[in-house]
Amino acid sequence: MKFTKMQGIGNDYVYVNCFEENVEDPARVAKLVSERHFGIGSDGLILICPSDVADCRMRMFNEDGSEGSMCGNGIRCVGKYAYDHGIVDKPQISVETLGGIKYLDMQVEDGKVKTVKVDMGVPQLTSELPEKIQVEGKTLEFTGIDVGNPHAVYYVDNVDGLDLEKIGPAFEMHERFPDRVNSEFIRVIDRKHLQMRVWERGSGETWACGTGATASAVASMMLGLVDDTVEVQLIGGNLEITWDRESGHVYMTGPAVEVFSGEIDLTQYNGREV
Ligand SMILES: N[C@H](CCC[C@H](N)C(=O)O)C(=O)O
Repeated sequence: MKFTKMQGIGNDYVYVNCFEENVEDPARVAKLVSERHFGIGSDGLILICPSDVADCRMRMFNEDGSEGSMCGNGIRCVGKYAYDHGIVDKPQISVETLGGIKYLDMQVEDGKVKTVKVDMGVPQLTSELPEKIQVEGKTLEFTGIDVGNPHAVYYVDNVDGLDLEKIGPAFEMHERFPDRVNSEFIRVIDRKHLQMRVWERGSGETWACGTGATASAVASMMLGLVDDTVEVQLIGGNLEITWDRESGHVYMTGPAVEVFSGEIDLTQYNGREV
């Protein structure tokens, strides 16, 4: 299987051009290729497929093989791949996802896409503002935001000090979220800057989460903590989020990078049994 490794501020996926390749069992392939010591190493698998309703279609699979309905860092890389590899011939494109059709505006330099602005649509509040929740005996508050996939946003004083490997699963699997949830832990630096770490549904801690940064920015705007344009600072880099209150649409702008391409013979895969 031919693949291209790409990353959006350190949220890295294995991308397959399904205009040319066919992936039989993407859930299993996602688990195989994500292995950082037995496979390629990634936060999951993203398929770039033909679409009847958009310029292309993105299917996204987390490290555990579960299919996500939207991926912010992933969709920027999908747009970059589609333009740089000639699947599309214009910098404004549409991408079909399980979370709806998204519209991308790409900035091209020397014939390659560098930065992508994504219309993430109209965010939905899915909880009280905020809502109390018991997690492992502690009473916390979260704000639930859906941007094509589900997020729970928590505010903490010391983001760096969180032991996410230890506490992450309790947040992800909480009974309040029947489909599991992506959990963001936010420190408000000032009205224009947020610091964020994330425990993703199906992938654990990632170095960045585009939908998570979008959800966190919108929650912070709804709570009156920040202005309507903020920079979200993640481990892998920064994203700019702008909420246009008039149209209701929220926009995410950030980089997309192609790292390398390769080929893997999955029939000979002899890594750890997954
Ligand atoms: N784990 C997420 C999908 C990936 C989201 C994240 N990588 C992003 O950049 O938005 C979910 O299951 O909803």
